[in-house]
Amino acid sequence: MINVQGISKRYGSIKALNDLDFSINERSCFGLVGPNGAGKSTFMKILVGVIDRFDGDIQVFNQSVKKDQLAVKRCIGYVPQDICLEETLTANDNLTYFGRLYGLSGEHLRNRIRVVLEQIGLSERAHDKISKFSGGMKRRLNIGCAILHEPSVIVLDEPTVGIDPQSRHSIFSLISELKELGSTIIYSSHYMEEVEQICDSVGFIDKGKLVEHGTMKQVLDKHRNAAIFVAKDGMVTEELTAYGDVMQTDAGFFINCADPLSTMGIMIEHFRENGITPERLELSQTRLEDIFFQLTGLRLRDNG
Ligand SMILES: Nc1ncnc2c1ncn2[C@@H]1O[C@H](COP(=O)(O)OP(=O)(O)OP(=O)(O)O)[C@@H](O)[C@H]1O
Repeated sequence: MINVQGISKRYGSIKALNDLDFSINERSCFGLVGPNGAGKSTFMKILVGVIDRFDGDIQVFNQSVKKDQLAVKRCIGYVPQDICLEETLTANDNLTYFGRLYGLSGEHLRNRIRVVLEQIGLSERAHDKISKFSGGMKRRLNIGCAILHEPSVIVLDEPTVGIDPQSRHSIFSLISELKELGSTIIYSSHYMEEVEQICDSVGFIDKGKLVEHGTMKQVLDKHRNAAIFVAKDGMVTEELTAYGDVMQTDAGFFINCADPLSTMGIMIEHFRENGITPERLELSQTRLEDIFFQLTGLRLRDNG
């Protein structure tokens, strides 16, 4: 269990984190989501020991990030947001370098490199200089460097920003595999659908505050309600307010109401009588992204 206890952090006058309190279960995948500047990286840097001046504490399997820094660092693998690799070296040499930093050597290090290259799908490219690698391949290698020492906690800060779909898929498979093998994963992202897909629990962070957290099911069940979605060229909000609370988006209108199914029947009747043919009319379930919007008034994509 990872217990976050009253974490606050200031950078001068900026309050980057404001009294965070939550816990993360062992062997789960926790998604930390929030817009740019919400405080995700600051939280992760405190957890992995990169930032050591802050208020509060985090217990990682009963060890304090403040008092047992070295022990905590040993059980964590950190994949920073910015790729941290030596461009002039091969994939194999980069892994050797990071493995040695983690205290691995000899046959054990060589074995670990072999396994990790397999896990990140780069065995065939082990002896190529990484200056020839795509952004996605570098991201995968960046993750590889962080898991060489078989950490029980893996912290990934926005690992899928700006990469190709193949590398994204490969990173998802790797995360599933690491979780199956017993790791606890902490994953920050702007991409809600990713978090919904791979995480068991989630925390929403906005302006340094945790605005919601829980298992994925708890958060979805607590906030989920069916809405009606309708799209038609030229339609305006006023035409729909009789049916419920209307929210306009680029794609169309969401209507929240007590009984969406019956309301949709009434709308269909009205459209038929008046010769209106919408391009889309459907029942829509609230997604994680909508819940974040309800709680903060922010769309993550607009900020990303
Ligand atoms: N070294 C620093 N010095 C001063 N302010 C900082 C520093 N690092 C972060 N901040 C500020 O702290 C706040 C939280 O930043 P942080 O990088 O943790 O957010 P984030 O959610 O990770 O955002 P992003 O997705 O852009 O990385 C922001 O207002 C940021 O400008």
